[in-house]
Amino acid sequence: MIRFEHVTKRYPDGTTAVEDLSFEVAEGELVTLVGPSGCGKTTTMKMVNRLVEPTSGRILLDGEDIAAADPVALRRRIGYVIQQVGLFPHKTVLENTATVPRLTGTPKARARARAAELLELVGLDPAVYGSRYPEQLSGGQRQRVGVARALAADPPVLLMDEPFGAVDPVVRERLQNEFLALQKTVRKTILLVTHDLEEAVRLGDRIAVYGHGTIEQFARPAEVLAAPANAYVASFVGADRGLRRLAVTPVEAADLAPAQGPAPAGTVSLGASLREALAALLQEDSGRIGVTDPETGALAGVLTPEGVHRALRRADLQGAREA
Ligand SMILES: Nc1ncnc2c1ncn2[C@@H]1O[C@H](COP(=O)(O)OP(=O)(O)OP(=O)(O)O)[C@@H](O)[C@H]1O
Repeated sequence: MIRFEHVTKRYPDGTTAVEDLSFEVAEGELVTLVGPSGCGKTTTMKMVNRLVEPTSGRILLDGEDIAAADPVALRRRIGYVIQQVGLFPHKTVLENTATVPRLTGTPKARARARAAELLELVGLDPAVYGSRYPEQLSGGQRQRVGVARALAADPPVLLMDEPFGAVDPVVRERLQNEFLALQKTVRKTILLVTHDLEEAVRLGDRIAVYGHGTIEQFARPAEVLAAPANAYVASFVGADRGLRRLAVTPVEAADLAPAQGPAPAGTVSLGASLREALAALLQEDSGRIGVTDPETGALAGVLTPEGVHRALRRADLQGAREA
């Protein structure tokens, strides 16, 4: 759906923001871009909607080179959510949310009904918040309106730059969980920039870990955590508290694949933490460990990095339900 082919961006002052970037985001996939400040995440994102033009290489959207597309038409297909949100101060929450559909000719009543639905989806009761102005909202509520507004335009592709950046950790986690539950139903193709590994792991189907202007690893979160591609990625993930989540997420039967062939040497029992399970996985060249029933000692199935990813997702969804 979105494909980067050998994309390099050098700004006029000679700064190389990204160098020879190649990766693909599948349709309906959420890819998080994570890395330290100044590593080229925002530049990557802005090249997709042509706010920044690459120096070389090309970017394809649904197989078409975006360099040949009309930027205005292109941006209509691509929602853009930024941290500062950019709501119109003199418009109500409902009017803000309905802005793009109104601009593209949707009748007022229909645009407003859809806007109300979306506000509901992001957890803002339209009867309470719809008639408020942005200044009458908290930072987190404004960010939700930003997300609802981007979804109201119903673009197949969403670019999100630190969309949950301006809120405290507790609200942030709730917003992330709501957003994940929402993405399960809307299945947009999403590039999401964050500097927070924990957020990247929670939200991403896959993560691109940036070094300086290059992607050091592009893989599923559990793979990045279980098998960092190099010392840089290892130190990046090692330094983050996101790993702590692994310690509080247990391995459950639903995370396992059926045991086939010879039993793996390494085992943990059901209910062990993902941290324990990952430690065991790292010792296993086969990329799978056995998981036993703690009551009977019988093999319940095998766990792979894929299963760890499923377990993290399950924990995310449980969190969303409990919030
Ligand atoms: N218009 C510009 N002109 C020159 N250099 C720029 C310009 N925009 C960005 N850069 C530089 O390009 C590099 C990548 O910037 P970019 O904003 O893409 O990083 P980022 O990973 O999004 O950073 P942050 O997490 O701090 O937002 C940085 O060194 C930055 O200073």
